[in-house]
Amino acid sequence: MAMASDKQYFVGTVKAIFFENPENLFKIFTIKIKKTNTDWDASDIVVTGSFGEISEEEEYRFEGHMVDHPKYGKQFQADSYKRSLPNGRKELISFFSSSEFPGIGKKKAEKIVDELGNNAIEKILQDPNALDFLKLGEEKTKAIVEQISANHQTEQVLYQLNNFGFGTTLSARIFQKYGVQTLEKLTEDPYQLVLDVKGVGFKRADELAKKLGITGDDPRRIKGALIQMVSLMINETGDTYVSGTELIKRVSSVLNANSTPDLDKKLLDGLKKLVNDGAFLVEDGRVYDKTLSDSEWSIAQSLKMITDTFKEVPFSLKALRKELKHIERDFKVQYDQSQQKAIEQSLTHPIFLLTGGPGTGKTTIINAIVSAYAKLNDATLDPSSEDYAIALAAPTGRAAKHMGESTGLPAMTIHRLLGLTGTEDDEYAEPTLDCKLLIIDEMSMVDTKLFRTLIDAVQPGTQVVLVGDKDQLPSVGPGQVFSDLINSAAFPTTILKEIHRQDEDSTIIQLAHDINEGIVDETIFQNKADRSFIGCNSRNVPDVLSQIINKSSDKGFDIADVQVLAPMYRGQAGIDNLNVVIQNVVNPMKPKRKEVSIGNTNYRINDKVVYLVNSPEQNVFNGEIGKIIGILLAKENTDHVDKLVIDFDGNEVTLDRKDWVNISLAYCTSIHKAQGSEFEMVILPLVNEESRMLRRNLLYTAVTRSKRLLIMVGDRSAFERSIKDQSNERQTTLKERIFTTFKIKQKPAEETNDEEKPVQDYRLTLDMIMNNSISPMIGMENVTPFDFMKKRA
Ligand SMILES: Nc1ncnc2c1ncn2[C@@H]1O[C@H](COP(=O)(O)OP(=O)(O)OP(=O)(O)O)[C@@H](O)[C@H]1O
Repeated sequence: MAMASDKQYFVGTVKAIFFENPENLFKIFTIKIKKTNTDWDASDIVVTGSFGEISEEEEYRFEGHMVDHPKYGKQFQADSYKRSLPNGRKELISFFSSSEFPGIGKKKAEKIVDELGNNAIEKILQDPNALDFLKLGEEKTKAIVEQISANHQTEQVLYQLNNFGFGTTLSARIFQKYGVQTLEKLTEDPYQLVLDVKGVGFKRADELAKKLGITGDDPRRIKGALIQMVSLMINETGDTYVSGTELIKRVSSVLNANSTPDLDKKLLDGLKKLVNDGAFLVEDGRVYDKTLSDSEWSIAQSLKMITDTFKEVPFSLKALRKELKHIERDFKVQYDQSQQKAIEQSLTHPIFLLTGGPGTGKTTIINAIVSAYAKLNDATLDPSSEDYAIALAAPTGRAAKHMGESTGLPAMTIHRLLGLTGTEDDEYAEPTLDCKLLIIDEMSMVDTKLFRTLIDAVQPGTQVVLVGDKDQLPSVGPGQVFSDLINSAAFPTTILKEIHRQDEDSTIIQLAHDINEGIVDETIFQNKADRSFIGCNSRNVPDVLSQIINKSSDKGFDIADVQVLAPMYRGQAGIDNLNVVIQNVVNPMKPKRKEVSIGNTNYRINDKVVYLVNSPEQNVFNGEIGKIIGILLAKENTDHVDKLVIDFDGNEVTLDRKDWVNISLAYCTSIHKAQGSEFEMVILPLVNEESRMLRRNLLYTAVTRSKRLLIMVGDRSAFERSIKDQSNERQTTLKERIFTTFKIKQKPAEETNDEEKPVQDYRLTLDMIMNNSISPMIGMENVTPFDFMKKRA
């Protein structure tokens, strides 16, 4: 494995490792230089990169390039490294007689070098019997050989990964997954990476495969492309399965192996293999990632279990109605008929669904349910009591906070309730919930996998109340759980329609309801006390926005209360550009101001930022908005790393530079991200260039984020188009799983909207699959839906 000679290198002894990130093996340390082909003339240099084991006082050779870090000055960024093997007689003797090899003294060490020469280490690595002549006994010899190879395997693997073209971060991730077996695994099947290692897509694996001589219609290549394409298509659409025909069409084009005879047959064989391996499930021409299919089944089963184990309530309807009267008196409210029905049903059924637009009283009902539940079941409302058995949760921190404030009881994110970490480990988590009443708010945001984990955790005898607005955007992750549950008609459901929010001047809520009804008329664009429309094209959006924001600050609006919401990241009117534009208006760079940069983004004190992942340990979650309150430069702190201090609604979080990828500017955020949050003033630019994204539920979700003022900006037709376009239904089979599990006879096709859906796709695939004698229920033989209960693949 000769190293390319044109690369810059340093050979030297590691002196001090002053930073290590166990997550990705990133390290920073200084070395005492022995040799280099650079013009660096000091005796030491700082080296950075991802490394396996690095030991102080050991000698290594690092290859990479010099970088000029704005804060730390010149450093060497290593993209490969190799422990220098001791190669002189003297060094080898001292190596073998070191404390690493107990039982070998100087004499034996000399003997090894005499016998095996200066390549002693390589020889031992190649031939585990090379030390037999020492007659140390089998066990001792084995221990020495293992020690030598363990010392060198990590470096070798990482070095080889680097030769394969993986950068340091990916190499580290791959090594973490496969360990010392990495090279074996990769040569066996490079496409397994697509399934096993986040960040490796088909293209990447394909490059590696090519180097290993795996090309064309190799079954491993076909498998990799199928896995990648299913995941890509699911992410694109939010569906829980993909159409087999479409999948095969797209995979054929990715493989670019048109000359292959019988490519379709080979693709179907690949599909069959993935089904047999338990990664996919094929049913009626639909192809599922098995975990999603299992999730749908498991949800249906858990709901059935909750329903079946529910015992009669310990109170009469009469007592319930009497209690409601008390609550009406206490809360000074008179529930309308639907609200009353909602409260009654929720208290007397195992599972209850409540949906309604803004201001229809969802929060009001949650309060009533909690209060009546406690009274009628003689349950405590004291969270510190051992008997307290009410769990309130929502998918976002903000929504949970709102729930907590309105009920006066503890409410938390679903992740926190379940003890999830927001990482890949969640997929294997099987928590249990020992509450008696579970209420979830903002249910429309809960995706299939999260809902599976949640509902699987519920114990027999628990009452479950799911509250949300079914007309909002569905979850970011696959599925449309809340709509599917409602549409299954398997559970008592109340749809709240009456708007109760009494605000003389408010027309926003009415507008939201009109949008939801599909009403397209002039009133949308009329200027009212609490909303207005400013027509302009995408080029003018940044300028118009700057003016609005300047005006809003003149009128006393704090930028924290003003939220710009947009559908897309790209383009003049896209999120990325608008963030920079607004930042320069409200928080411009001035001489002597502190500023730090990462990628194309600059951060300054007072900048509004959004958190992009879930970090339960820091109590900050995806979508939470905060403000930068401090910038600590590396030279100013003892850790020698740049830090940002961010205030997320009273929770101060310090983020090291390496974590800045988890935030972005938040003057403008996506409408998806804003789900579950409300803002005093919303500015909503929509332009025709975004037509691919414009749907009624997107506009509806955006408009309903605004509490006091709404300013719509952009192309009139973009708004009109949004209201008209309802083509947002996701393809899922949760409803069907519920029908099967609950033994509900499915409605005839004409009653559903099937004619609008591209059914033809599945039929075609079904034919292909049948012709190729793959059973449509392949992988499902001898499996009943009950097998999906709790058990995870
Ligand atoms: N039956 C009622 N009579 C009078 N006022 C009501 C009634 N129901 C709800 N309200 C009031 O209407 C307003 C909106 O109710 P609530 O906040 O419960 O609605 P919501 O559906 O949770 O709205 P959002 O989703 O926008 O928060 C509140 O001020 C509430 O007190």
